[in-house]
Amino acid sequence: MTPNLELTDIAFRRHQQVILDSVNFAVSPNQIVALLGANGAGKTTLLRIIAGVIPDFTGTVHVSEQTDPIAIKAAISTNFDHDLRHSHQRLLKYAQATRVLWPHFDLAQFETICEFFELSTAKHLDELSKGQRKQAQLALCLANRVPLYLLDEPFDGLDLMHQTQLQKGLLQFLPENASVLLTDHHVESIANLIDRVMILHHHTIQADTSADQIREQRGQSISEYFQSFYQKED
Ligand SMILES: Nc1ncnc2c1ncn2[C@@H]1O[C@H](COP(=O)(O)OP(=O)(O)OP(=O)(O)O)[C@@H](O)[C@H]1O
Repeated sequence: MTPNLELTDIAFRRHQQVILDSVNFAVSPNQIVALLGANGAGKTTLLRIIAGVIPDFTGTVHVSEQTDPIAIKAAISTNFDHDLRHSHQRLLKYAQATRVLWPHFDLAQFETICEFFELSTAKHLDELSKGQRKQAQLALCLANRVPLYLLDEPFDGLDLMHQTQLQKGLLQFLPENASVLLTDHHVESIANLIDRVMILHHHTIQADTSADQIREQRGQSISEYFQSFYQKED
């Protein structure tokens, strides 16, 4: 099956410092992949390279066979495109404006997702709580009907109830055949959501395995696997 995302030999330096080197992987349709790693490993940088926010890398990014940066941008939806903190606009107005920018944005779908999250679209953006902001970001992201979703710490700072609600929403509203690449530090809380785990360490992907393999063949939880990876190095 043709991958929704394919990275070949991605390398990136910032101020002469190597941040990423020889990053190679592909993500198939319908896969939810966790990109794990310690603070500062380069996870956000990699998501931003894929999203086209950081242009000065080497290597190639293909999204659903697209190589042209404009076509790639239109085929990706990210939660970090929506910094909602500094506007007094109502959420619905913001979504209406978003529809103009993103060709695959479905406003009716956005309203359905907000209803699922019990989030009022009449709320002003600068009055959203942290949890509501996370809901709004995910609703905006999922209303954009594309093959690839990049989610940087989408559940960070949420209570358990809201984490579960957001994860259910993600599974329910993800378009058919779409893929997700997400980062999260609370490994156990995403364990039931993900199909595959990749660990970014020493600038590259050091481990890449399916969640079932970790559980069934190694008999470990995702969090034990992640921790054991670092203990091996001590
Ligand atoms: N704007 C910036 N200017 C200079 N260096 C930066 C900048 N943003 C990130 N870095 C550096 O790039 C490296 C990778 O950072 P990145 O944010 O991608 O890591 P991360 O894995 O997402 O970390 P975290 O889990 O803490 O969010 C780090 O060494 C960081 O200090």
